[in-house]
Amino acid sequence: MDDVTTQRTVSLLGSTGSIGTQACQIVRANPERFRIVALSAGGRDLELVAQQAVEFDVELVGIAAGDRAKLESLIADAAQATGKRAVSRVVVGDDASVHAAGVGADVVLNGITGSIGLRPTVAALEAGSTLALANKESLIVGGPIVKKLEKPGQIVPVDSEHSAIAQSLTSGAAHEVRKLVVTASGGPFRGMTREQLGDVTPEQALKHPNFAMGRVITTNSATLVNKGLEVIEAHLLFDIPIERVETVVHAQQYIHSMVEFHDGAVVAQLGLPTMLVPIAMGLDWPHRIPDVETPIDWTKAMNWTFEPLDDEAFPAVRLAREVGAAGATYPAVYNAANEECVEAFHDRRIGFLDIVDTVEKVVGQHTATSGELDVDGVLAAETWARATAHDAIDKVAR
Ligand SMILES: NC(=O)C1=CN([C@@H]2O[C@H](COP(=O)(O)OP(=O)(O)OC[C@H]3O[C@@H](n4cnc5c(N)ncnc54)[C@H](OP(=O)(O)O)[C@@H]3O)[C@@H](O)[C@H]2O)C=CC1
Ligand SMILES: CC(=O)[C@@H](O)[C@H](O)COP(=O)(O)O
Ligand SMILES: [Mn+2]
Repeated sequence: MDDVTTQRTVSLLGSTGSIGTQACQIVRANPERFRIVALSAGGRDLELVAQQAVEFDVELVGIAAGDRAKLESLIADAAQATGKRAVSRVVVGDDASVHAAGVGADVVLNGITGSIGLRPTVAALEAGSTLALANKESLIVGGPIVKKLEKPGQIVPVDSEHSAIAQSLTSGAAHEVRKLVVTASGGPFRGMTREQLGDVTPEQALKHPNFAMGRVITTNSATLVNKGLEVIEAHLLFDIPIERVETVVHAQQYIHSMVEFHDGAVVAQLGLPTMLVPIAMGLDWPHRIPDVETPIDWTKAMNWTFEPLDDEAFPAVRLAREVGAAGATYPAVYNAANEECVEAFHDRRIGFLDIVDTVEKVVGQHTATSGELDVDGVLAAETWARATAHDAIDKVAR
């Protein structure tokens, strides 16, 4: 086990997003524990990237797209304004996050959104870094590739449910685990019928009951695709058959997830519904950092509710179980088709129900090729899924 006082170097991917900025908050509050040596983002907010790069005095900063000269000038301005050094290496292009992931930091926190995070995940594992994984999509789409590369304990889950399961699993041995129970908020449309879901808007879908997150995961929470992805994620992360990953709707999200052991005991991790503890544990596993989050106030009356998923109104989890059990390129097709449908929904080209209906159509048309899966194979399946989803979207588009 590491010495708690050893400072860990961190490469932070997706630094400007919900996960990325909260990770910065934790690093800022714990400079003796962490030093960010590299960071990357998509490039939509160059001011923030420059400010982060100078504040944390990183050695490498990368953006997927954007104006290099503008970023360099913003970095120079931020350095001058704060009296700090300007970052030494700026990388612009598709491979920027792969470079950031591959610097050999102690921990790579992958907070990129979408399956575009696959190559950085692979680069982090190949570099021998601990991978603090928020970007669930990379594990789901690259399942066998990521599992083959992973050394024991190399991936630490950041997704709140999986962090809760990882924490709960320390209470027993692997052979004593009967099932994993992943909790779900039910999203903003919990309790609605399929008929009522026909007219819901993107604005309504972005009102998550408990968490402020990026647009894709928030939409996925509304369709329950997020829960579908999380069932596959749990199956892959914890090497447990998918049918032993159960779900329950717990709207308040104080219980982040649970493990049922073979003696009948259920061990859970509880806390306020925020990401600070899972991110901090991802960065410093297995240590707990003091005062990361306010604990639950047990002096106040609370009602916590539990209900089964409504598979008829929200078929995303049932479909995810099918693709997760099929493996190969099926999870990548599910995810890529969903990413396209989420965009089409926010562009108001398709309705809310069309998202999962279209994903199901695309999955139904897919035939996986045999043989060992590699990254190019995943990317080819994704390209096919995105094109097939576009055709299906065009057919139902308003
Ligand atoms: N937010 C949360 O509470 C939780 C998130 N997660 C998972 O964490 C991941 C991130 O989610 P979240 O933070 O909410 O998403 P956000 O949309 O808030 O942030 C995404 C980040 O990824 C960056 N990014 C996008 N494309 C690229 C690219 N090609 N290369 C490098 N960086 C890129 C974005 O930069 P830019 O804006 O410039 O494009 C941004 O910094 C997702 O996989 C999500 O499912 C899991 C559990 C909870
Ligand atoms: C915070 C987190 O991990 C998200 O995945 C969040 O839990 C979304 O929850 P639902 O998908 O259950 O709404
Ligand atoms: Mn989650």
